[in-house]
Amino acid sequence: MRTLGLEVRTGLTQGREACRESQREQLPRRKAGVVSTMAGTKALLTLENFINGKFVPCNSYIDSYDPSTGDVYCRVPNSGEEEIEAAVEAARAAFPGWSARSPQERSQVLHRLADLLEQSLEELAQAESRDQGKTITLARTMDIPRSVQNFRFFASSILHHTSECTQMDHVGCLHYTVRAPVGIAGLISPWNLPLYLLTWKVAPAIAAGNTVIAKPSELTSVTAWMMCKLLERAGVPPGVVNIVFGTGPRVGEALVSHPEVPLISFTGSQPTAERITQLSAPHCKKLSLELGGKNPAIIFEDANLEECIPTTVKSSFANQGEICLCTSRIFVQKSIYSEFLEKFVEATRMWKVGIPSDPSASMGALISKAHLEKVRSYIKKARTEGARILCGEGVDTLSLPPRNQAGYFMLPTVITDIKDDSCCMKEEIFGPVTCVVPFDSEEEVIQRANSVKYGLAATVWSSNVGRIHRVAKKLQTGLVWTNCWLIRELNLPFGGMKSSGVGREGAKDSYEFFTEIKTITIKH
Ligand SMILES: NC(=O)C1=CN([C@@H]2O[C@H](COP(=O)(O)OP(=O)(O)OC[C@H]3O[C@@H](n4cnc5c(N)ncnc54)[C@H](O)[C@@H]3O)[C@@H](O)[C@H]2O)C=CC1
Ligand SMILES: N/C(=C\C=C\C(=O)O)C(=O)O
Repeated sequence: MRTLGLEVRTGLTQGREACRESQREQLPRRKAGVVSTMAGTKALLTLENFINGKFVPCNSYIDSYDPSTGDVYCRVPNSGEEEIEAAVEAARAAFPGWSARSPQERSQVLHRLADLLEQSLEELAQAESRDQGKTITLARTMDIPRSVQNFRFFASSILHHTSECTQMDHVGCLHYTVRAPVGIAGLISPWNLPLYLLTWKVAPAIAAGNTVIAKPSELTSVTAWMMCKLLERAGVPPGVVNIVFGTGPRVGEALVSHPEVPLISFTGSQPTAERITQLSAPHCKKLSLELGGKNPAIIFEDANLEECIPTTVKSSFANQGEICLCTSRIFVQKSIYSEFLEKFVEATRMWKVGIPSDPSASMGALISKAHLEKVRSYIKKARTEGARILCGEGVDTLSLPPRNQAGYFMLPTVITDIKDDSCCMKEEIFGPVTCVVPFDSEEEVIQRANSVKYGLAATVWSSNVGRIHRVAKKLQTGLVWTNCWLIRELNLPFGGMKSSGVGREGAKDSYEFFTEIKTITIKH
């Protein structure tokens, strides 16, 4: 069976490999990923950019860490303007051929890529877990299946778009619209759901006939690089998908500022989105910005707590709380507040933190040391403000194997007795931390839920259908899940209001974003 060649060795094998590597470390690297460099006695996986259908080495590299151990295990190209120039040239040359293909032909290529990713599901899941810190179980059941689904979904939806036509018989005119791909799409994705969010952008962009330059997060580049190994076999022509690795300020900005890249789709933080907006403004680029959240869960006294509690534990702590849709403010109606709190804390304590390969773990390691420190700093701040930490960080003890003691783990943490204007209730923490507070009335909770700058997602728990509709309509969020969380219908618009973003993604929305529309009038 073919593998994607993710050759990071451990134990004895690694020692032998390191020894071999030491004998040839002066030789130039030739084969992406397989040839490694020295760091102490460890052999490192070394990635290369993928430009014009070929793996291309870079002049300098960034260390990438295994979040579960804190060890450097991979080197990521530290690309810049030069690599973006080469990628633009390749994407420009590939555009006429790719955009001229029929939607059916492009659809077949996307289906083949989906099949190939699916055949490598286990290998990709292991790699995603190692690179990101999430459990292998989550990568196996969510990240990689959804990446496959992204290609299948857009392979199908691209076949079903129609355009508009209107008549003006009194002046003898017929009007209609046509759509065309925009050109070279710049795609910038984050580290929390690496392949999942990268493919959510690549699939609709190429389905619509664009060529792309993607820049994954420098913290989690491995599965994007593995996907590149499948592109040729899937029938993606050289230059249609180019992946350039490196940091935001260096290669990300070079991509955003390039005058021949008319469109940027970005998922990540609000400050970065601000910078991207500034850099794009002189070129009037099309922008889709999918940003953070401070998502409320509103739990009314008639909620079914048996369903609400496990789902709210999951919505708070899934993927270490590192999903923009995670719940971080839980408003509970006063009459059930104590009961909820007690049961919620009990259920949170069952949300096991473990090494990513542990099948019984619900949560793995956070993405980086810096991020772990940032998340912890919020808890410290809450404590100094007089809030109570009911479980997790600083309250319970985390037990880890010796090899993982330097990993970026922390326990899921529940905070209460906290004011709405505390930074823990206002800012995106993006970690396994959630705040629980009581409320009295429907109007009050809507006002408090809406009182933050973000507007991405909310959950509402009640058995009163009328109330659910009323509250859902008044919440200032792009998504509202009632009596559930993160059930995705990929056809429908996905995205946020206020500081949570600009634009929507989904079947029709992504198609509209990745194409330009033109109105044509025929006088007959
Ligand atoms: N979808 C979401 O809501 C996400 C939110 N975040 C939030 O952002 C915080 C910081 O995480 P970061 O990784 O620093 O997010 P970020 O927004 O800086 O990174 C996201 C992507 O943007 C790129 N990038 C960074 N600076 C750039 C620039 N100047 N120009 C072009 N591209 C640039 C990064 O390399 C990465 O590929 C997290 O703590 C979390 O609060 C992070 C990831 C996803
Ligand atoms: N954009 C994010 C999640 C998207 C989930 C989905 O499309 O289902 C994020 O966490 O950044």
